[in-house]
Amino acid sequence: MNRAEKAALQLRAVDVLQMLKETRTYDELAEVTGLPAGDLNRYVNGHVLPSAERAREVVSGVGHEALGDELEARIEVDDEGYVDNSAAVFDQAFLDLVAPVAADAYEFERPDAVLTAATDGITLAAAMASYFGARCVYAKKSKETAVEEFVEARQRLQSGIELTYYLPASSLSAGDTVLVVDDLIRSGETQELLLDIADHAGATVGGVFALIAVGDEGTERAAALTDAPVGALVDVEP
Ligand SMILES: Nc1ncnc2[nH]cnc12
Repeated sequence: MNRAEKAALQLRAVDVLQMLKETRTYDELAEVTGLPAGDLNRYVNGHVLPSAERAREVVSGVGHEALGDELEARIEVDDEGYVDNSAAVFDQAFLDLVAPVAADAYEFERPDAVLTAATDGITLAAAMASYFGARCVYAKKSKETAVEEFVEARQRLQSGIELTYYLPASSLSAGDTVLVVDDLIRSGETQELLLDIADHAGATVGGVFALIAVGDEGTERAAALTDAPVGALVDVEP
């Protein structure tokens, strides 16, 4: 880890601690993290940075579980199992915290591009792309005007409707590593489309990530299509 990476890790840990502190006292934060309340006060207020070792523990240990809890508190599931995740996907600051924690938890390879489908996955993709210093690219259900060449993938959905997604061909190059993300994974149909697009572009898949997995059909389907890690921050019963 070079100095810049160390500083980035320390600042990420401070972000996670500040998020946790919003709903906790310092004593409660000490209990969650196992760190002394006085030290936590100095980290949260930005007077002192945690050591790299402490920062790593916060980001990978506490961060993962706490962000999962925070996400669960932000989503509403209706009687038919449909999820309203607006409070998560509309909050870029929250997603900025998710990115390093997800990257760490699933050991995703650093991608050249983060690929999603318009529209709900875009804010998460932007956060992941920013964290990795990668491009954020998204496929759409319509062809963007003035773009000449597209990579496309078509699929017949369970409903019988055929859906085609288009990605400007210039946005992915052969040999790129791509992280496929979306806000939610349920049937895995969208992920299959995105994996197809990556394949048509000659890109290598470095991982598949969603904020929320509704049941395990989608993650199992994605895992059958790639050797790369597949993960979701929280699981919701279908
Ligand atoms: N919001 C949502 N909740 C549950 N399943 C879905 N499949 C697609 N969108 C969904």
